[in-house]
Amino acid sequence: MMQDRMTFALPTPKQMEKIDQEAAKTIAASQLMENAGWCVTREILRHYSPCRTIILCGPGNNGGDGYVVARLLAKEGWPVTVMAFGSPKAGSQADSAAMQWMEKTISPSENDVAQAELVIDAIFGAGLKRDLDPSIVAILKKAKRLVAIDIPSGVDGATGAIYGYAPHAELTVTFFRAKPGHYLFPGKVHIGKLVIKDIGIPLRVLDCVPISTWLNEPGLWHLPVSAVDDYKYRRGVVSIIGGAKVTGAARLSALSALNSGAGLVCIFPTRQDTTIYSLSSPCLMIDHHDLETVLHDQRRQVWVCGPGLTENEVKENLPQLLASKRHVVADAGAFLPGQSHLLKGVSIMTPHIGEFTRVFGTVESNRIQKVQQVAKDMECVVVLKGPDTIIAGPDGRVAINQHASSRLATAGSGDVLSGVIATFLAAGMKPWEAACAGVWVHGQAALLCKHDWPSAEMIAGHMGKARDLAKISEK
Ligand SMILES: NC(=O)C1=CN([C@@H]2O[C@H](COP(=O)(O)OP(=O)(O)OC[C@H]3O[C@@H](n4cnc5c(N)ncnc54)[C@H](O)[C@@H]3O)[C@@H](O)[C@H]2O)[C@@H](O)CC1
Ligand SMILES: Nc1ncnc2c1ncn2[C@@H]1O[C@H](COP(=O)(O)OP(=O)(O)O)[C@@H](O)[C@H]1O
Ligand SMILES: [K+]
Repeated sequence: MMQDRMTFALPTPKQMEKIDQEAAKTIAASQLMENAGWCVTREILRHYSPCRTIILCGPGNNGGDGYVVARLLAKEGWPVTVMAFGSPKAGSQADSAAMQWMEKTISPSENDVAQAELVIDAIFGAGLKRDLDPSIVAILKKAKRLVAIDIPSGVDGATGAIYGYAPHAELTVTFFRAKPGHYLFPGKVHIGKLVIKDIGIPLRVLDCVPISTWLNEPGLWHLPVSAVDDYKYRRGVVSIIGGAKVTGAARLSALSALNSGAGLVCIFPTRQDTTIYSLSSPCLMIDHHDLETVLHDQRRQVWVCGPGLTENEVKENLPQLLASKRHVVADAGAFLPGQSHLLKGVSIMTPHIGEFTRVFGTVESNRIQKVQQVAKDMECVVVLKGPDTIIAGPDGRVAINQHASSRLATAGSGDVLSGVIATFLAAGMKPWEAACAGVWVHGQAALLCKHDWPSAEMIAGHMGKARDLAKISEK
């Protein structure tokens, strides 16, 4: 059975609020809170042995969940204390959860938190809107081991930004779907192990919000299938501009394209002496004509331009590719300081944060919004690379990739990425889907390497197997 793409939806906290309201039309809000508290309790029982536990309960529904957990853990015989940060609004869901906590509550105290063996953070969840009070920060800093309900207090669920301070949780239990902030830096490092629990919210309520952000997983996109009557031009042709001085980058990109299933890979060298490219792989075709002549070949639709190129090489070739309406994957050398106009017309660009900033200016705390805006303005797909790669389309769609590894932090792995993305584009995938699939397969190839310190060449070597696994995982 195909995965329902709604499995990968990442609603923002604002959308989650709407989802909660819609859900409350068919299932009582009190029941949802009870279920949320029960799920958190089960996870605590699974991960920890009974110990002195303090539950920090805020005034909103996050605090409400905390009161439910307190009641259920105490029922299991745990020594539980509730520390209340303000009172829930009279008549609210959290208020009735608090009223069911029959024991006394204590007021905020750093000392009491320092004495606790386990701290449950139910101060703020998705509703946090401003910096935490210094007194709350001082208390959170005293926690030795912490479990967060929904999200650690202080992490913005929409962006992963930190409101002044956030504790480092060992475990975070969230409900229904993860939110973008669970996966985006810097928030991500505060989350610890993330557990997503079904609390009975009906799936169909997802239709009430326009989801635009997704977790990048197979099923969000579908790789082309091989056919018995395949031929190389249907599999797709990838062409790469090969620099005169830095030649490794284009070769890595080419190797990646060959291994990830391109039907034909050609290098267009910018210099006369083509020996280095001719000797690099027997599978590689090398152009010996000028670019204008090469571009007469209509089968050469997809080009990688940037890896290993100097400013002049980019300026001599990129405009010609775009004028011939070729699909260009722009990377590395194509990101010239302040020269975004050069990139107008590319299909996909793959900058890391340094390259992105160089061309499009500084990025504030809301990276998703900035990348979305650039994708819209430039009318292309933007892949902002990093440990939480963001892939934004001009239509506003965003995928956040988690399927990767720090093994990718090696010179040349970006070149490898451009090759696999170009391959999928050449095989007929749409740009956003090709970019998402390329990023996932690239991450998978790194995960397949036999040791923790692979070179970019080794990562490129695992591209075929990684693609097979992506295909299997789509089902
Ligand atoms: N169906 C539902 O509604 C469910 C909601 N659940 C919980 O509800 C939470 C969201 O609830 P809320 O929207 O009440 O949000 P919170 O519990 O995060 O609380 C927000 C409240 O705190 C105030 N506040 C925000 N930032 C503050 C700051 N820095 N200093 C002081 N006060 C601040 C807000 O004005 C608001 O009153 C989720 O995180 C989740 O834990 C769960 O109970 C599951 C079901
Ligand atoms: N710590 C990390 N975790 C996951 N992926 C990473 C990490 N560091 C780098 N990467 C990935 O490795 C690639 C590096 O690309 P890039 O910075 O362009 O390198 P180069 O220019 O040397 O080829 C990107 O795809 C990036 O997302
Ligand atoms: K919390």
